[in-house]
Amino acid sequence: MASLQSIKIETQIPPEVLIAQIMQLHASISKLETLRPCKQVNSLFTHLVKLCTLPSCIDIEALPQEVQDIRKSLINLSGQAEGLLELEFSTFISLTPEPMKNVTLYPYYGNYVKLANMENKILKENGVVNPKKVAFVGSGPMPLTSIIMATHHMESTHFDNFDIDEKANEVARKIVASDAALEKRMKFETQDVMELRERLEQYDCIFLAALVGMSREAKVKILGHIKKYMKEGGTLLVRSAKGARAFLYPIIEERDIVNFEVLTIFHPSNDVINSVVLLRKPKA
Ligand SMILES: C[S@@+](CC[C@H](N)C(=O)[O-])C[C@H]1O[C@@H](n2cnc3c(N)ncnc32)[C@H](O)[C@@H]1O
Repeated sequence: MASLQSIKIETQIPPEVLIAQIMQLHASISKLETLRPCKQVNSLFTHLVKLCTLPSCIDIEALPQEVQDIRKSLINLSGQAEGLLELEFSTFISLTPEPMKNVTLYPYYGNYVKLANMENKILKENGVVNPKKVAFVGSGPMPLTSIIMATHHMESTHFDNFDIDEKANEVARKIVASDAALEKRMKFETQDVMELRERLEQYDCIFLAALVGMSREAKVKILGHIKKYMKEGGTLLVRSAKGARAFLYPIIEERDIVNFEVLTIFHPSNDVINSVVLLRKPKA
């Protein structure tokens, strides 16, 4: 007979209880003087992520305006905290003799490995195997997705990473430069995705980070822009979110996706937070 410990009962937390707890956390996070990583910030966000990844049946669109406003604020606060954590950690390891050897120490490294495994599996299932050129939009100070993809899944692919923040690119370049072979096929450029045009045509696959486009409207505008310039038959992997995870990241709904072929929409149920939406630009 299975021991009690081995029986994993998927109990759903009632939406109203979950939302009340998320609102309480939002009140505490909003009072923080800084979002830079420290014991108090880490503990509040760890608690928030745990709550948002609990099994729940929250319908984001049905939430009252007051909760929608809190969700918008939490996405911004979490995005800022994520960026500061990446910048602080990447700056620290960039000062070590071999930064690339230390990327595995990043607090959420394991989550990025699971996310990259999930994304690579979805890409392979849809015929994207060892693409020649990939663009990652919104790579950040800790470009873990590109690094993990390049070292574990796409060993001959060239990655062009675009980020609007020159500081992020500067420190990302320093980290990757400590691995000469990787640096040959991994570049970083400071660009707002909306300023990228004809160049987007050279990529077999484009990744759009979850924090590029901080609202549904912004995301839809960016998708339309990328679609206009990406190559026909090229794929676009968009990170989204579902259920309570949408308190951490913007959502892309299927009805927001215009003139793309929707290849897959995958919502993880483990501790990976982002959903993956894989799109293809149809050939004319
Ligand atoms: C914090 S990172 C997260 C990505 C994560 N490092 C990964 O490997 O998946 C998100 C980045 O998106 C960048 N970003 C936000 N809006 C952008 C835009 N319009 N164009 C380019 N980059 C943008 C931010 O500067 C930030 O560095």
